[in-house]
Amino acid sequence: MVVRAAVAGASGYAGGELLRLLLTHPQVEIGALTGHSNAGERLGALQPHLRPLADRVLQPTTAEVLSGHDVVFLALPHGQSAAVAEQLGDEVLVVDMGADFRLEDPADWEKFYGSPHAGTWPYGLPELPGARAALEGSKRIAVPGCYPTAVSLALFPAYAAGLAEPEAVVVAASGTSGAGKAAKPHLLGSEVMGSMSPYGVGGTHRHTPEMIQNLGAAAGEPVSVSFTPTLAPMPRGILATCSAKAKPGVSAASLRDVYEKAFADEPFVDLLPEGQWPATAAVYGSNAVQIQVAHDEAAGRIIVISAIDNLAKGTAGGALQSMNIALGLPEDTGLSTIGVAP
Ligand SMILES: NC(=O)C1=CN([C@@H]2O[C@H](COP(=O)(O)OP(=O)(O)OC[C@H]3O[C@@H](n4cnc5c(N)ncnc54)[C@H](OP(=O)(O)O)[C@@H]3O)[C@@H](O)[C@H]2O)C=CC1
Ligand SMILES: CC(=O)N[C@@H](CCC(=O)OP(=O)(O)O)C(=O)O
Repeated sequence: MVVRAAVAGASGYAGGELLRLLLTHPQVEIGALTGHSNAGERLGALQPHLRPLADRVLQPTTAEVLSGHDVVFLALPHGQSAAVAEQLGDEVLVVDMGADFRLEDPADWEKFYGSPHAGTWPYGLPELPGARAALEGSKRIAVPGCYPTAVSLALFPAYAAGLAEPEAVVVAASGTSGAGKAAKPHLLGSEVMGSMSPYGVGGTHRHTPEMIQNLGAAAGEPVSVSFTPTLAPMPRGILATCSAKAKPGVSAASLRDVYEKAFADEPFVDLLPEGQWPATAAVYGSNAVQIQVAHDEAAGRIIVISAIDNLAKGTAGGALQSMNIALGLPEDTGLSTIGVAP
């Protein structure tokens, strides 16, 4: 089986990481690569680490250029995917790495993104209950946001098992690539190096409704999430520290048992041995997710910490994993759990 794949947004961070993975996928043949301001540019000038594609030239992001492929990945800014997707027809698999089709409630979309809601597609976080079945054979996939990936994987088992009160508190640190390639003043090297800083505080971050959606579905009741993102002086990685009040009767042993069962058959999620803690360096460039749980008995809280690479499992790896499922390929094809260290 040969899968001809086009990548829109090939000049960006998410598109670049996706191409790095696609180059090792045995079934994938890389077709059209598109950009926006960089259309006409050699990919080698923009993504110098993608040596086999160095002489490919970026085309403009149009439906005409993207048609004729089996899969089209859209790694475009929020709000740009819908217009392209609707021109691609129903037969092609469209994998949107942006936010446009993640949320179910149009009011959430309008509040956090400030534009009309485009719709809702099957959600590309296969580890969530019922997600694989929705992805199998699907022609549309909404890849989750990077923070919701880390946080949903950390907390859904506790909520699905009824161990946690429905008020989660999350503080997560992200590497700077999460913000994309476009220059932003708060991402200047002199601002980021040697410092950590919060942003999107007080329930304002657009990933909050996505986390609420996922955890509420797992719990079967509304779950509130107080989410505080922080920027860390590293290019990649997310470390999410998640907690919720434990329901009566929860113990360290019952908590661990639930997490062991939840992830026993997951190819990419590692519940670490007791005493070992997740670290972003361990998942650098890898599709693996590290998770550890603790019961803070004195505070009566469940603590779950997760680490992912925001560009790998948090975007491009998650997109490829979901593509494999949709096409009926082995889920781990083209995806490595081997990191780069130190
Ligand atoms: N970075 C991350 O960790 C994550 C990113 N994502 C999502 O992936 C998508 C891409 O993000 P990322 O790669 O980080 O962003 P970048 O800013 O690095 O890349 C954006 C890409 O989109 C293209 N582009 C910009 N404006 C337009 C436009 N108006 N129409 C069509 N194409 C356009 C750019 O082309 P050009 O350079 O030629 O102008 C570039 O290829 C976003 O929706 C983001 O939210 C999701 C999860 C995590
Ligand atoms: C560090 C940083 O700025 N991170 C980004 C998260 C990007 C991401 O996951 O994605 P989507 O834009 O696809 O939702 C942010 O907080 O906005």
